[in-house]
This record gives sequence, structure tokens and C-alpha cells, in this order.
Amino acid sequence: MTGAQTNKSICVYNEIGKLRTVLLHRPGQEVENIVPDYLRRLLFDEIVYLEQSKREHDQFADLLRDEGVEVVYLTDLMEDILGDQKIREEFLKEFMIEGKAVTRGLQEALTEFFGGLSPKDMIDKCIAGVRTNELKHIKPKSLGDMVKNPYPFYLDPIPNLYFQRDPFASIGSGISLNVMSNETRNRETLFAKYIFNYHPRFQDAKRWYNRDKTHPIEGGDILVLSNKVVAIGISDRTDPTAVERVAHHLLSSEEGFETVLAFDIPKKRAYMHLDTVFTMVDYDQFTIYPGIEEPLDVYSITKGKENELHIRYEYEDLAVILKEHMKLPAVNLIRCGGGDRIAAAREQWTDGSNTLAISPGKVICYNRNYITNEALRKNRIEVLEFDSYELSRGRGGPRCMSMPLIRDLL
Ligand SMILES: NC(=[NH2+])NCCC[C@H](N)C(=O)O
Repeated sequence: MTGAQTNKSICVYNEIGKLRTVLLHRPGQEVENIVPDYLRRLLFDEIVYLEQSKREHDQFADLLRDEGVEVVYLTDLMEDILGDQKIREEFLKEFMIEGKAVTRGLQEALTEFFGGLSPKDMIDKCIAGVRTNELKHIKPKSLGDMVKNPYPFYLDPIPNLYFQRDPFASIGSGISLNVMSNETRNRETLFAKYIFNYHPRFQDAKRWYNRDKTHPIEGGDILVLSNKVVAIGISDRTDPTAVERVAHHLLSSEEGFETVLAFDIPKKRAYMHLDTVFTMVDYDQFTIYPGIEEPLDVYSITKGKENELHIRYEYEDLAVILKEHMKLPAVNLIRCGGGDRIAAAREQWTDGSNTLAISPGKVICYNRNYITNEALRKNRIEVLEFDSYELSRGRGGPRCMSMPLIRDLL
């Protein structure tokens, strides 16, 4: 069966099967609300130039469309559901509370402000954030409305939303609705919550994790290696307890997954998710950042007796672990930066290892990582490139920016 024929809204049983439908978010005004004082808290290292980042993002979307992929935008899905007055009110209430706009006077002013907006403008504004100079009259009703506060936002911007890989993750015919590790990204998962609760297109999607849980897990750590094996990073962002919970739900479902490989990678900003150091590019080929090979620990999780999980430390090298669990004759690891230490570190920083496969052996990459791209081509991988001056400043690449909804089965 091809993905085009599935009647499921989510169908992701591999990393490389022909990509049919993908979810993106085009960067918008939220990026213009990144200021130096709050850079780090917003998880950016630099200010992004919006116009150029839009051009680059459009190139990315066009490449996908030229390959026959249906590109769905998060804001369009949200617009569809915010037309319903009841859902709109429920959403706004939750959005304000989670955005820490809790004082009475402020909530009333924000409700009035958003009340005058179309669903499209409302969702754009929720993402962009609300500056204090945008609300004219707040009737002070709580102490918090009265005291002076130099902070420039009533609602913070959500600038990491263009990294659609992270707030939820498609696995099989369901999703892991994630708990984000940093508060600044938590409201991103609210959009996914509302889409999966209310959008008619997605009512059949199963859940492997939910945003009301305590332990964080982010989509950049989740790789569906095959219809039997899922890899999940234990990283700066993903906690082992969350990995275990997702494994428990997946392995006890009817989906057919048999093993979760937990990759314990160094907890470091440069490689905050597994997909910044490891991605799959073909049936038996992967990219890897050499800097993680030495410290990497891998655990295999399988179904044990009586609903318990069986967890085992894997002693072999990564290539052997992958070969055995994926039942492949051999596995080739393609090193970021062609294996050169300096080039590898430099290109990993701009997401050289973060490829998005659109079919087996065909990937989309940033053009700036030319040494890694060359290494991929030497291994007979077809590489499609696009500009990457600005988008890369957010520390994410083509895989981070996309969430596959439907891929062909292999
Ligand atoms: N899947 C990924 N690697 N996403 C990268 C996210 C980058 C984003 N600025 C963050 O720090 O959260």
C-alpha cells in the first residue's frame, strides 16, 4: 500500500518512505519579537532576519511540492477550527493561562483584543506574541495589573514554531503529543492538542503520550526507523521516563512495533535532539555526527512478560546494533563533515546531520553544509539543497522544520 492510498490521517512507519504529506509552519512576526535580552530563554543564539528566512522557508516548501508532497500549514489547520466560537473561547482561555496572562484586567483586555480578529489573524497573533504597547486600556483589577512591569510582552512570542518536528511526533497511525523541556516551547503543543482534538481530518489519530504528563519528550528525539523499530533519544530535551512511557504504549498497541532503541546522547545545546546528530537517509544508510559515537549508550526496550518492558544495554557499536535490530545485511554510517573534526563540528552546528528524507536515498539539506552534502553524494544519496543563511540561526535543519503526516510503507 502506498501512503497516497491510506485512509488514515497519520501514517508514519518509517523515516525514508516516499513522503506524501508534511506539516510546516512558515516563520512570521514571532521572529521579529526575538530580542537580545531574551535570546537564550527563547532558545535562539542570534536574531533572525525575517524576510530572508521566509524566502528560505518558501524554497523548502517548493522543493517539497515539486516532489509531489502535500504541504499543510499549521496556521491553516488552526484557522479551520477557530471558526467555531466555542472552541475559540476554550482555546484562548487555555492559551492565556499557559502564557501566564492570568490577572483579570489583562485577561479581559486580551479577550477584547482577540475578539476583534478573524481566525487567521488571531492565530498569527497568538504565535507572534502581544507587546505591551498593543493593548491600550487595561482596567486594573488585580495587583498584577497595577504594579509596574518593564517586561515588553503581555504574551510571549513563540519563535520556535517553525521547528514543527518537536511539539508532537507522528509514529505509526498515532502521535506523541509532547511535553516540552523548556517553558518557552510549551504552548506550541497546545496547537497540536486542539488540532488533534477538534480538526475533522485528524480524529482517528491514536495517542502515545500526552502533554499533561510530567516528563519531557520532544519530536526531534523520535525516529521511526522501520515498522518494527523506533529510536528515541535521551537528550537535553527528552527524559528516560518519557521514553519508557512511549515505549510502553507503542509496544502494547496493535501497531506492530517490536523494539524501541533508546539512544543516550550527551546533554548539550549543540545537539539538543537525536536528529541533530543522527538521521536516516536510505534503507541501510544514516548520517551521524562523529562527536557522539564515543559517548553513545544504546538500550533496547522490548515487550517482556506480563505487560512489563524488557530493557537491555546494547554492548555493540552503533552500526552493529542497527544492523541487528533492523535485520539488515550491513549498515553504512555517513559522517557529518566527511569525518573531518573541524568541518564536522562546524557543519553540525548548522544542522549538517539533520537531513529530511523524501524517499529512500533522496534527502533535503541546507546548502551551506557542503562537505557533509558531498559525503552524502559520494554514498549515492541524492541531495536537494536550499538556502540556509537565516533559518539555520535557530539551530534546526530540514528535519527539525517538518513533521511528516503520511509516508509510503516500505
Ligand atoms: N528537531 C530539532 N532538532 N529541533 C531543533 C529545535 C531548535 C530550537 N531553537 C530549540 O532549541 O528548541
